[in-house]
Amino acid sequence: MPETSNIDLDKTIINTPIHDDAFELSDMEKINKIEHHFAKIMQILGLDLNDDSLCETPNRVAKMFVKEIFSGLNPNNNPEISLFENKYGYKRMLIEKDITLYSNCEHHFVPIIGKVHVAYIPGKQVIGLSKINRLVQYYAKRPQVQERLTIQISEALKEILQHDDVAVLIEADHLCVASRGINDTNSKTFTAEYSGQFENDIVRQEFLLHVQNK
Ligand SMILES: Nc1nc2c(ncn2[C@@H]2O[C@H](COP(=O)(O)OP(=O)(O)OP(=O)(O)O)[C@@H](O)[C@H]2O)c(=O)[nH]1
Ligand SMILES: [Zn+2]
Repeated sequence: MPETSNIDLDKTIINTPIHDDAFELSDMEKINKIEHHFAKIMQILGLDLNDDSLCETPNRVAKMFVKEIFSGLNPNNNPEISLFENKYGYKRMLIEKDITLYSNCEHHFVPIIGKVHVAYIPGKQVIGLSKINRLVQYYAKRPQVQERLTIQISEALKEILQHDDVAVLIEADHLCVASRGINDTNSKTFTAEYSGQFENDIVRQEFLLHVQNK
């Protein structure tokens, strides 16, 4: 049987700024309130909420915020992490490359789209592969800045694995840079966090070589 990590993914790490009353409302109450306010925003913009294509939009947006794109704000949605004994004695780095990233920028509430590359060097335990992707998803499904997202993934993995030999590299397009404002559709943002053995140049280069190797 795999062991399940019981680390509190929101207590131990650089946290998203969440106010004290955040957990007083149920998901349903949040959806109802957001629906009400989003309808007001649409009305102010001049949209006709009696139109058959628009009338359900406030509810759609509210459900999408609470249940989908910002579901990582609710600690009840944190992923269960399975850990297995490293019976194989695997000692080299393991790289989970090209993890799909869909997040949203907390300054403009428009998408951040990219890839996350994660590596760790196993000790006594290995982590279920898909759990790395789930961890990325959990922190991505919040309003984010890329720097915090990078640190949250790294810190959570270190807590779960109980050691520091972890690397996280994120490459992403920010639609707030591409689709508005400066309107630059070419630039990409890279962020990285290297801990433990990954602070060593040779180890880090091995990780980067695998990531760059298409
Ligand atoms: N450091 C960081 N900045 C981000 C991230 N996502 C978006 N931003 C930036 O947040 C900044 C917000 O700057 P403001 O000047 O307050 O907002 P703004 O007037 O809309 O800025 P422009 O985007 O330049 O039009 C912008 O420069 C964005 O590019 C991120 O993940 N990390
Ligand atoms: Zn933005």
